[in-house]
Amino acid sequence: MKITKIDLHIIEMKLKTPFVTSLGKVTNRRGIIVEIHDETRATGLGEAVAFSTPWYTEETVETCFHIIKDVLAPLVLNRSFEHPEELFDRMKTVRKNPMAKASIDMAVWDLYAKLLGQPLHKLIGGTRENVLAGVVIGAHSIREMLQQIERARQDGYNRVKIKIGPGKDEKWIRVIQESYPDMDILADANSSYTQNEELLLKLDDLGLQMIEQPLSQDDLVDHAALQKKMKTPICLDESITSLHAAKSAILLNSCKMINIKIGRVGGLTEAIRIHNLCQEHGIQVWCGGMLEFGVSRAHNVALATLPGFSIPGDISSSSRYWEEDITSTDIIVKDGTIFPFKGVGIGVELNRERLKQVRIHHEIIYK
Ligand SMILES: O=C(O)CCC(=O)c1ccccc1C(=O)O
Ligand SMILES: [Mg+2]
Repeated sequence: MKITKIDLHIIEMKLKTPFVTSLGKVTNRRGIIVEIHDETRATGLGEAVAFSTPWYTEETVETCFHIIKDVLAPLVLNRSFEHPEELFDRMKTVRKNPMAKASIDMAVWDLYAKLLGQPLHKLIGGTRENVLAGVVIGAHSIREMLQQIERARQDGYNRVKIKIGPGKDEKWIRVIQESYPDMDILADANSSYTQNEELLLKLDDLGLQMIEQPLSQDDLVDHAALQKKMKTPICLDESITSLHAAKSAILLNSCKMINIKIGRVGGLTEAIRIHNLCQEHGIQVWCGGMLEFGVSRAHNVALATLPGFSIPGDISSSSRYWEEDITSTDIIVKDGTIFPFKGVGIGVELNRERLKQVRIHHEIIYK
């Protein structure tokens, strides 16, 4: 594969319902769709999943745009690659910026699978016939949360993750448990209990399936101390930025589960490596979400066909967040599962009409 051209499409769409977390609220979602072309005019699609502001991790849409255009594109344009795994090493000279790197890595994986005429999930060794879906609720009030859970139940989801924080936790969880005693519940704290650990211990008897990222991103040691005190499994999200971080977390016993996000770890190559490492160490994994558009969503579905993804992830229908997505085919959840696409690559193409409606900037990069 020789990469000859990269299209960057910055798009913006309004979420059907604002997404509220301990760190901020997302109402309008911006993102970058990356379209990579090779010398045979084949294309591959990726997505930079950073937000407009650095509330979740350090990157933003603008930093990704700059890094892709001015730093990563010159490293990959007019270069030949035998295999998408080579992209990871090629981009290694650039520190961090995983979401920018992942958007290129994803697009090259899609391109490669298309050139081989295979679905991406088959190419990476996916074995699951259906992917386990789950919904995330980030609401302002208990009432709003219950309304959203009710809607999710009607749409066939059996597992709910709620966003919690100090003062928005025990009561919220108990109310859900009373209303839906048979439902799996997990709680995502997005680091909001840093230096407030005693509040977390109060949640330990609620029988949560897991608690996600209770403490800060860099606190692997504190998470290990906390996991010793809690029977509820800790799942790490923000802390796991690479294979190396995953190794450290496992060595330190900082968690029992890991939420894998392709963007957060710098691409599909690294995501697969983390999955394999966790398999070796008996650490459960599931696929995280980024309120993303159809391109990243389709990559998530492919990733989540790997054998280790044995519990539902934050993968929901395109229609959960969007009136109309930018891809040709929607991701659809039925009875809590998603069937991977049968087409080559990630199995979806861009809906050019829709893309034009929501695009706020377009740039074409050649060497
Ligand atoms: O894509 C989704 O369904 C939401 C997943 C989610 O909780 C999330 C969304 C945006 C940023 C961070 C997180 C998170 O997992 O912490
Ligand atoms: Mg999270």
